[in-house]
Amino acid sequence: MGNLNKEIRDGDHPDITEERLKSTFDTHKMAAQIYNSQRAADRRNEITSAVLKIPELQDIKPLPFLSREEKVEEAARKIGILSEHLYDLVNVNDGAELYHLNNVVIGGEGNPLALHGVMFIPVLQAQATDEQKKKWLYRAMKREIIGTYAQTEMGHGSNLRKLETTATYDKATEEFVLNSPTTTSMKWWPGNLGKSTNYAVVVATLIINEKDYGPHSFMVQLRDENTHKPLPNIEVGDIGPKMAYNATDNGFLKLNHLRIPRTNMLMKHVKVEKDGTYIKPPHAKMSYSAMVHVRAHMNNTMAYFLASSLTIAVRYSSIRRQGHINPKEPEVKVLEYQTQQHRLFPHIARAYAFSFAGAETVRLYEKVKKDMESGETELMADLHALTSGLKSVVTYLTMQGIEQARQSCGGHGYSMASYISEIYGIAIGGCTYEGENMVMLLQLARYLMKAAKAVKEGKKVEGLVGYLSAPDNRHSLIDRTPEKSYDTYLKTFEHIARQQIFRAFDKLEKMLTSGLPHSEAWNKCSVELTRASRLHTRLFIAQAFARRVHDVVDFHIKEALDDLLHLHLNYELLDVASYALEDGHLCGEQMNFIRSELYRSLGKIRPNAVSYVDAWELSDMELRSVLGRRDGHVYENLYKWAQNSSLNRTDVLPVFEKYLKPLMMSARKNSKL
Ligand SMILES: CCCCCCCCCC/C=C\CCCCCCCC(=O)SCCNC(=O)CCNC(=O)[C@H](O)C(C)(C)COP(=O)(O)OP(=O)(O)OC[C@H]1O[C@@H](n2cnc3c(N)ncnc32)[C@H](O)[C@@H]1OP(=O)(O)O
Ligand SMILES: Cc1cc2nc3c(=O)[nH]c(=O)nc-3n(C[C@H](O)[C@H](O)[C@H](O)COP(=O)(O)OP(=O)(O)OC[C@H]3O[C@@H](n4cnc5c(N)ncnc54)[C@H](O)[C@@H]3O)c2cc1C
Repeated sequence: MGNLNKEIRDGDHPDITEERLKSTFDTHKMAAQIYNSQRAADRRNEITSAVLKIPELQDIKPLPFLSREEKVEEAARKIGILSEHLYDLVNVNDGAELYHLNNVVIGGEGNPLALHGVMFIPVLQAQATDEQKKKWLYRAMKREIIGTYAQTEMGHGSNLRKLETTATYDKATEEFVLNSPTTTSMKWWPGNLGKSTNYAVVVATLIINEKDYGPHSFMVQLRDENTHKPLPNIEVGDIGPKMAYNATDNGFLKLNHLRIPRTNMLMKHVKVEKDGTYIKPPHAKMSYSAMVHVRAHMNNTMAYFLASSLTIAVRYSSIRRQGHINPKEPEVKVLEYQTQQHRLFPHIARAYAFSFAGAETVRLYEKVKKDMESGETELMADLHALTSGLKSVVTYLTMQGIEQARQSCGGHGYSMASYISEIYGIAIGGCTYEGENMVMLLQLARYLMKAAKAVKEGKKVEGLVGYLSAPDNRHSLIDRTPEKSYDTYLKTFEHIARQQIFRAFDKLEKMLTSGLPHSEAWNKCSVELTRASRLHTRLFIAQAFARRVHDVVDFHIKEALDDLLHLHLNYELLDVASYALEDGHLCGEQMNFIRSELYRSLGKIRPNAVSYVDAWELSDMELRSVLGRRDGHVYENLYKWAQNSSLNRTDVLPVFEKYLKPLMMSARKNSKL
């Protein structure tokens, strides 16, 4: 039997090898849990190995040293080479493999086909008729055309019903006239819209005979397919640099009374007949499918961003020695400090939890997608509620975790050599895109309030909100039952979520009864409502984690996951404990128990810490971090990395003669006077 940790190599830093030798589980078997099958975990490594053999696919230099234009060019260069090798060398089979290939070769900063794959193709798959698919989808899949999803405007992103871009039907010519009447109506933000794409699915307010039918999707050709020049009546460009994600040309688009054929409206579910008759879709929100697609996959991408930062931080913490615990002994690895463990390990557990919750969400998404193809829409509301809550909670907690990872690396964490700040910048975009987090929490709250109302009316609710109808214990049984069971924790999470949901419901009802209009009452309750949504979602995440651990067969993997779950439940419960203390569901004695279990968990996790992050099997190429190097040789490589700085090209910069010398000369002259 070889080493359980599969990252051990000769010549690695002894401090990191020492960590890996302690592993109690096979990291590649753990990868199968993270990526949902052994085959998927194997394929990731096969793809990485194939890429490493292609010299042109390597970064020309560390990405932080590239200008914005160089970043855009570098991503496009690699996309070109990748397209050639996609099937012969790497033979990519599905979206997950493609996403991995992208992460290894190009990284998270984006590429010209990012939105093409993430939204343009999915929206055509879901909303185009067979004829429209023949015309655009198959060309898009072969990359003959490149598209994006252009919905958000300068003035409106969240409130889709107020999009100002209009698509007015002209019965006489059987065309839609697309128009951006104001500055604020310009499309603003769509990824790759600025410079890369030549087509877009544009979301515009449909007007027929002066009646507003709300947002609908239209295929618009933006640029000439050969010259790439913008077509007449179209103004398009890049919106400028962003916090991160700067290899992507997020863009603007102004449409000046642009005429497109009637058949350019995506009409699989909804129709406008030649005479202007409007035929409703089976469900009013079917046209929101591309957003739901991304939201459903975001748990996994966020888990990936979080795991990337933690891999960097935990590996670095195992070679960074500073200070003493026992003054008679050498300086310790900073990973020995309980504060460092408390800062990092709960986020490792969250990364696993998000991945497991993500797998369940994608399964539900795939089912709903299939149902929708045949016009079946029953589960759409459940999926919308679940993805709205998860999207918000997971992106927010990911943001917290990545920032903790950065701080845990001390000064070097602040350097782009850690690459954590770029990962942070990319990940936190997720708090905003695909629905601003508060807005999405309030969407889930609508669903929760309906469920609460049903329960109050004596009806039984089931599924994701089934616990609202289930019997509740007045007092938590944590520490009050002889057997060690996660059920007592999950029941406590249920209690907390249930209490908060009914608290928000009662507040809302009271205001409505006092005569306040619904929208005003809703606004006055909205903080309580978002709290309810967060607690409901955190319950789901904990349940999904427990379900996965329950299903694992391999003893050592189950044991290691069980340790992470134990940490997760105690940490998360402490985080929300005030809700349970308020009504006496938990008492001080139980709080002490939970705290001591948390500290015990940190000690239990410690020997496996490096293995838990290694199990994500993130190669050096995709991490792009000096601090996170697999071999632990950080210091000499930090020095090498700094040599890339253009400031080091000469010993004396021109600014010396120009500004600094005169400044010092004049100061010296003045001090002589
Ligand atoms: C392997 C595949 C890999 C895939 C990877 C993807 C991950 C990528 C990460 C990689 C990293 C970086 C890449 C960056 C990529 C960035 C992409 C970003 C793209 C975008 O941002 S596109 C623009 C997104 N915009 C939004 O999300 C706007 C948010 N607003 C809305 O969605 C809506 O306005 C709304 C808030 C939902 C409200 O809509 P509306 O006013 O129409 O509705 P009401 O509030 O009145 O509600 C009415 C009723 O409808 C229900 N409902 C709403 N939406 C849905 C839905 N989608 N499905 C079902 N039901 C829905 C709602 O619940 C109400 O029901 P009720 O009346 O309460 O019963
Ligand atoms: C990196 C990135 C990539 C993007 N890519 C795309 C893309 O490819 N295509 C595309 O179409 N768009 C894209 N977007 C745009 C994105 O989808 C929107 O910015 C997002 O949906 C938020 O909308 P907004 O900007 O209008 O925010 P706003 O709604 O203006 O939010 C401002 C504040 O108002 C609050 N608020 C707004 N409405 C309510 C409400 N009803 N109740 C309570 N509070 C409210 C919000 O919570 C927030 O605090 C992208 C954005 C980013 C950052």
